[in-house]
Amino acid sequence: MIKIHVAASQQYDVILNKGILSMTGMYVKDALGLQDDPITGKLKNKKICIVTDETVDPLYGRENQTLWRSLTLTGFEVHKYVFPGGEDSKNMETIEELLEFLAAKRFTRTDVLLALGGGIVGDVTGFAAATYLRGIEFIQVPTTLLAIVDSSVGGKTGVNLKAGKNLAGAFWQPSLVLFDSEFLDTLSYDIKLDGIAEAIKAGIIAEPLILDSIKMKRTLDDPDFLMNLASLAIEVKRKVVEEDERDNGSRQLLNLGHTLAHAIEKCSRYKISHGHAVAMGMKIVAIASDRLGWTVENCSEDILEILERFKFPLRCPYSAWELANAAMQDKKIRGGNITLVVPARIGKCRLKTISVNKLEPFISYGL
Ligand SMILES: O=C(O)C(=O)C[C@@H](O)[C@H](O)[C@H](O)COP(=O)(O)O
Ligand SMILES: [Zn+2]
Repeated sequence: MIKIHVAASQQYDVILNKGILSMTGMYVKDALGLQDDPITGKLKNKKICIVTDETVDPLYGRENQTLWRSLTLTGFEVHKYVFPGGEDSKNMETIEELLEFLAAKRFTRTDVLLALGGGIVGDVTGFAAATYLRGIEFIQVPTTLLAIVDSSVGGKTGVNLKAGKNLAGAFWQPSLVLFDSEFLDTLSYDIKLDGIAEAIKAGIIAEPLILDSIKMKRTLDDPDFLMNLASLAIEVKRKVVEEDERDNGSRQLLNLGHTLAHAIEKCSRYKISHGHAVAMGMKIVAIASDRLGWTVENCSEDILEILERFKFPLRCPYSAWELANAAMQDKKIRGGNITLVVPARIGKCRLKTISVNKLEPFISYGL
């Protein structure tokens, strides 16, 4: 079992273990500090809403399956909200529908949401939890590598606007994050790659051990390797989130490659997935930073070697002009300046603020 405690404004554990899904009810009960009814020996009057998407629902979300059974055995009154999933449904319409669903089921401030799925499900559920009745608790049960390595931890929740990715949201920490390593068995190579991109990002920012361990592998089918990677990446994230929960300073480092990734996702109408876009974004930033002499030690070759080892498609189909335009809604723009995350060397990145006019030439150096 891996357990990492995150001491953010809301403290919580991130727990990874094989078979842990069958114990969700008990873990949620403990995390929320709930007491059993003395007569039935179970929880009473406590609603939980599983929020999931159409891909994950048949795998883990059904009434006759492990999660639902574990929650009902503990005494939760279980409800479920399923939405289509994908970036196309990560929007305010889904949030509104979910909030109306909770109201129709008479959820109160002491009830709870449980996000069962990848990063999109987690972001949507977290945002709904942050706003329903001005805030209720929520649990993250990530089912993808990307979600356990990155998005389920740290409390960034939200949705896309037409203008761009993650432009509406809230900082709202979960009360617990549970990951069952058996989820890894159902993931395709491409879905695993999305998580690997975020793990590589954490490695470049602060933990060269992640990159060393990735360099020793050629395939992604060893669950122990992936669990170890996840624990190292979560540890990186824990430190940064505890230091700067609301993204005003050092947390922006977790955005390495993301200014371009979000632009690439938007230009592709979300056909290019987040992790794949982050890989492209990191490549562009690393090459441009080396060429401009912004790195202390050249690192683009190392970064490219790692990305190519796992066959990330790294050719970006958009021009510097298209990307710079799409990046004009980046949350790291203040006034006429944008703060970029650039590598100094492997294991250390820094923030560099440039005029937004300089973004297009910067991107050109990296393409
Ligand atoms: O947790 C963070 O902080 C991150 O930047 C992690 C990113 O990998 C993640 O994609 C995040 O959702 C991006 O946040 P945004 O503020 O750039 O929308
Ligand atoms: Zn990301």
